[in-house]
Amino acid sequence: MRLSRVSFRYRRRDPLVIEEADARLAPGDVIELTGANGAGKSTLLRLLAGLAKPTSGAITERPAVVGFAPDRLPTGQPFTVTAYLRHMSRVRGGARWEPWAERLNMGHLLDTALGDLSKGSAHKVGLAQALMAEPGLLILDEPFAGLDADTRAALPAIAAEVAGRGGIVIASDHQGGLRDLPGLRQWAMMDGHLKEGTAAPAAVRAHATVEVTLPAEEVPGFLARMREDGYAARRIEESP
Ligand SMILES: Nc1ncnc2c1ncn2[C@@H]1O[C@H](COP(=O)(O)OP(=O)(O)OP(=O)(O)O)[C@@H](O)[C@H]1O
Repeated sequence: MRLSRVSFRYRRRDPLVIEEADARLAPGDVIELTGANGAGKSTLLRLLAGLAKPTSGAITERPAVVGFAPDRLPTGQPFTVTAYLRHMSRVRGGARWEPWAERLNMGHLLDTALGDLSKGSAHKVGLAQALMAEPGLLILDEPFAGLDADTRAALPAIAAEVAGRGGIVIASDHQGGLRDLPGLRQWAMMDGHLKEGTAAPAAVRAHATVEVTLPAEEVPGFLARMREDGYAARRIEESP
C-alpha cells in the first residue's frame, strides 16, 4: 500500500491538516502512530481506511478487506452489542464475530446497549467488529484507551497475528502499548507532516482538579467509570 503526496483539508480554505504525506506499507507491517492532540492522527487513519478521500495525492494498493476500530463507536444507535455485531457480520458477508466476543471476554456486554458501554468496553466492541472479517489492513484509533488489563495485554498478540498472516496493522497510540513488538515501525504526525522513524514527544499537559457532588451510592460506579477512562479519581468527603 502506498501514500503518494497525500494532503487533506476538511473544508475549502481551511488549513491543510495533512500535508504531502508519503509512505509505503508492506504486508506484515505494524505501525504505531503518535502525535499531539489535534495533530491529525484520526484524520490520517480515516484516509488510510478509505473513509475520507485525500484533497490531493493518492492512496493506492489498499488491501481489499479493511478493519477499522474508531476511537468512538456510533453510540447514538439503539442497538445492543449483539445486534450491532450481527449487523456488522451481515455487512461483512457472514463473518464470525462470536470467537472474538469470547477472546475479548465480552460475554457480559452482549445485551448492553451501545450507548451504555464504558469507553473501554466500547473499544472491545469496535475491535471485534474490526477483526471479524480477517482484515488485510487493520486500523485502530487509540485502541488502548480505557481498556481493561487483560485485553490490553492481549492486543499486541492480536496485532502480531494479523501481521503474521500478511496484514498491515496501524494503531494510533500514545501509551506505547505495542512497543514490545519486534519490528514495530513508528510514524509521527507533526505540524501536518508524517514523519517515519520517530515517536512524537509526549505532550506536556496542564492538569485541573474538579469537584463533583453526587449521591453517595453512585460514588463507587462513578469512580470506576472515571478510572476506566484513565482519570485519577478519588473520594474526598461525605456529607450527612
Ligand atoms: N470533521 C471535522 N471538520 C473540521 N475539522 C476537523 C474535523 N475533524 C477534525 N478536524 C480538525 O482536524 C485537525 C486534526 O484532527 P484529528 O482528530 O485528526 O487529530 P488527532 O491527532 O486524532 O487528535 P486527538 O489525539 O485529539 O484525537 C484538528 O485541528 C481538528 O480540529
